[in-house]
Amino acid sequence: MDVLGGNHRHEAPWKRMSKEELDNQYSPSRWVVRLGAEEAMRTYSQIGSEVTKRAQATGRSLLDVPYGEGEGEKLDIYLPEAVSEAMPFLVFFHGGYWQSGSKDTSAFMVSPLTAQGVAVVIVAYDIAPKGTLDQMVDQVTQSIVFVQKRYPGNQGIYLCGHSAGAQLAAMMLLANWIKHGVTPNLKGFFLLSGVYDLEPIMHTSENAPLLPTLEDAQRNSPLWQLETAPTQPADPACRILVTVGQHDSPEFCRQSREFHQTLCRGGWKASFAELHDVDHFEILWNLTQEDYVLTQIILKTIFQQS
Ligand SMILES: N[C@@H](CC(=O)c1ccccc1NC=O)C(=O)O
Repeated sequence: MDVLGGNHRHEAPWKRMSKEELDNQYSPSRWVVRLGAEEAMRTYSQIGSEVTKRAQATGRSLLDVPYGEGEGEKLDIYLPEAVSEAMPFLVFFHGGYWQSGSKDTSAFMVSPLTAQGVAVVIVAYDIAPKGTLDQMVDQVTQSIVFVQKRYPGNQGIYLCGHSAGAQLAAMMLLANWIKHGVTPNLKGFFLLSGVYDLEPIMHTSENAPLLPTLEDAQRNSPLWQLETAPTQPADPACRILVTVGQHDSPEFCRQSREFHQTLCRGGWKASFAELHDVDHFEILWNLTQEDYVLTQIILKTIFQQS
């Protein structure tokens, strides 16, 4: 046990893994059960662009709204049929290992959520090599400040992130909002198949430009940050749901479990769910369906609190 009450760091299972094994554990496409790895990645962007086109075809969207000065600092807002001052907002951050993915292929949950009166915001950020992780975290912070300022009467802002996007969303637990002049009305976090400790990623082939030093990895690891410098929830009612797919790799499952435990130890209202029979990508694809268990949990969480 260390002074912080955690002992996993001394026996982190990834430290005993070969480079091949680490590469394997941190390549989600290799753990897809119903498709081959390449086919899974093709299907991923195909489904993403189709649902996004469909979401935009309803005409109830504001596209490429700038939230900052930079070219890449744009977001899309999808509005429900009944627009009111007091809508809840779900803000989504896509994954792609901080080096792929786009807001233009990520409108997965728009249809079932807008149908129930939730406005959905899909955020673009500068992926590597253009952006560094620090810049991405800063852009995500800015995008949330923008939503709060544009919709000050919102019924709550819920953050949702997938994979690398879940790390970006989780970093918002540590954000210093005072510095930004506005405290967003954050009411919940939905973290899907995320990575919360980036140190093992440093040792994979995916890493090359992302995390040059251990300090970069630690500064951008919500797990490490919350263990070394715990923060308090601004709103004690703020809910955090940490989810992972049953078919995600053992390392992805471990990261989610440990992050959930760290949150609970820190006094956050966190829950954990391993979603039955889905992989790293299906967990997100299924959010296109209103009757999917995770869609229902998200809607219930939002409407229990507003
Ligand atoms: N090269 C990775 C791709 C990947 O990790 C990924 C792809 C799309 C969306 C999320 C992903 N993972 C985390 O951000 C793989 O082989 O699975």
